[in-house]
Amino acid sequence: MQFLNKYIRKFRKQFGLAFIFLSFEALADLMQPTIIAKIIDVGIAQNNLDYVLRMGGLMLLITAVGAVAASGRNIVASRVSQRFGADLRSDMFRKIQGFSFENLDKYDRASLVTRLTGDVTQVQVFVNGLMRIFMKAPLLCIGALIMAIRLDPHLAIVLLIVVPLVGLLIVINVKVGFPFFTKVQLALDRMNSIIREYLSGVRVVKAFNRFDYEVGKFDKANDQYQERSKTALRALAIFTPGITLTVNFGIVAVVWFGGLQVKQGHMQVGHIIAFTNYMTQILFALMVISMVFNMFVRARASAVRIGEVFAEENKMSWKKEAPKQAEVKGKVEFKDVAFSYEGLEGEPVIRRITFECKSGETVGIIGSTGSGKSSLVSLIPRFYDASSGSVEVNGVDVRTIDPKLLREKVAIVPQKTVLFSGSILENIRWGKEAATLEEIVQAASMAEANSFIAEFPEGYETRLGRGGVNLSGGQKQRISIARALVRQPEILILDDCTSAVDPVTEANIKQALKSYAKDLTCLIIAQRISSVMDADKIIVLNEGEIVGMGNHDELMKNNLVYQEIFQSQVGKEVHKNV
Ligand SMILES: Nc1ncnc2c1ncn2[C@@H]1O[C@H](COP(=O)(O)OP(=O)(O)OP(=O)(O)O)[C@@H](O)[C@H]1O
Repeated sequence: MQFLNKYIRKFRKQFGLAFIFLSFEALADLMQPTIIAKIIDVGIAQNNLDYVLRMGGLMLLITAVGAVAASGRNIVASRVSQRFGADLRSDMFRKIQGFSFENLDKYDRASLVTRLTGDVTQVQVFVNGLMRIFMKAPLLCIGALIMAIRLDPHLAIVLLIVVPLVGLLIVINVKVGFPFFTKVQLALDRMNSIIREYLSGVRVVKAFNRFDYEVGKFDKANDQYQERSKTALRALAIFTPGITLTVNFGIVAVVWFGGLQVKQGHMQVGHIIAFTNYMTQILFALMVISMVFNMFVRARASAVRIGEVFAEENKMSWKKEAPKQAEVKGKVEFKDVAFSYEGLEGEPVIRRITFECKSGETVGIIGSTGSGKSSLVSLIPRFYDASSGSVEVNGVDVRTIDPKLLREKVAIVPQKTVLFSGSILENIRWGKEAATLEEIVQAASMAEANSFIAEFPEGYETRLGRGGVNLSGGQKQRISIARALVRQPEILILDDCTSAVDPVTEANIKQALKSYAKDLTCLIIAQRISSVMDADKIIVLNEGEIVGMGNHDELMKNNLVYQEIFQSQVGKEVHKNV
């Protein structure tokens, strides 16, 4: 939980101020019982109205000071806790943004959302409570103890038994509670993950009428969350009444012993009242402390989860010195590359990959599902690092280039189209913030998107719903291609992103790409052989290995896998047309 130190340091002055306010408040509270005792034992016992009035006035003054201090600490506490929460969320969001894909793969996305929202709120609530009341409790407890001992050291023996007992109950409470609340947060993660999955797949759920299944899944997660929360609260349920009971026994003992002493003339009634008042204050303080620990248990479970995110190391480093200036543009080279998602120990999903894409070349990559095509291209913008061998862009190992600079050269259109809520214009400009309208229209034209955008009544200003729900699959893919093109990259990777586009439009896009920049290197992953047939070079992947490389004619002559793919796709078409 070291990450918290930064915020504690940052807000230490405000914490200090809140502490000063709380100290005044506690002092005001502590003086009241003693003044009451004096009013009873001196003013009332001696029928001295003047004394009663003076002491009453003093009480009012002290109460007013306490009230002002309470307002002050409320203001400070609210400000600090809100800023604390906002800063923590913002830092965490930045940290997540800096995650490599390897880091991201470790976490369920819903869990990251819960950590960023629920967990941060939990810690924020604790900080707020800490400044409002929790810091006052120990002051009040220790102060009331001192005042009670000063008032009557003999009666204070009762406190020597009560306070350690309550302390023990609080410690057990924390020890028992922590594992329970960690489990509660995990159940909440699971529930959030189900909701998220349902919402992103709602069309499929409706199409397959799988409502009952989804409701069942949600109910199960919801029940588990409820059960775990209940178990946690049940496990802690005995502690608060246990503490109240212990302190109440103490008060009874005080009244009983005190009563005996009054009877024997060793003590005055006002003293007993003041003593029981102090005991009530101690009870209140101990109850708050136990509540603090209860909340601390939850906040700690949340802080640990937040800390895990902050502790996550992005192992992707690069040499800080400027890389040697590349003479070529748009060159990609794989040298005996193997890669596994599980690091060095894992089974490689691609191996012995060696090939070169010259500047301006179009290279097609084809192979069955799961043969490793997407994994292979994800190494070029360095989403992941190769387990062995090296990937070079423009003759420089990608591990020595600042990923930001590298990704300016390499644009990727992912297999799964991702669009953001906002206008079409904003979505394309997302690829290059400074892009002019002319550049955007040019990119959209090349991606064969301009014509359909122009048909919308609001054109480029048409608002897209989340994920671009109001567009067809092919339209979304074309906007996604335009977004990559507007970057004017040296290397363009199209990861099966024209699957929903008709062959004529696809051919137009490829034609436009050719005329766009003669040194633009294109890597095209495709399921349809027709998408890569005219590429300068085609790489045939099978079970993570290159089993063929060459142009269409060469591969048709000497590569069995390619021939089979051709037969299974084009052969059938030919057949059908006959
Ligand atoms: N993030 C990931 N973590 C772990 N394994 C993964 C991950 N992504 C892909 N894989 C695995 O790597 C292998 C290759 O997947 P990849 O997506 O590269 O294949 P592909 O040829 O692009 O498939 P498709 O044509 O279906 O998109 C598969 O066995 C897949 O299960």
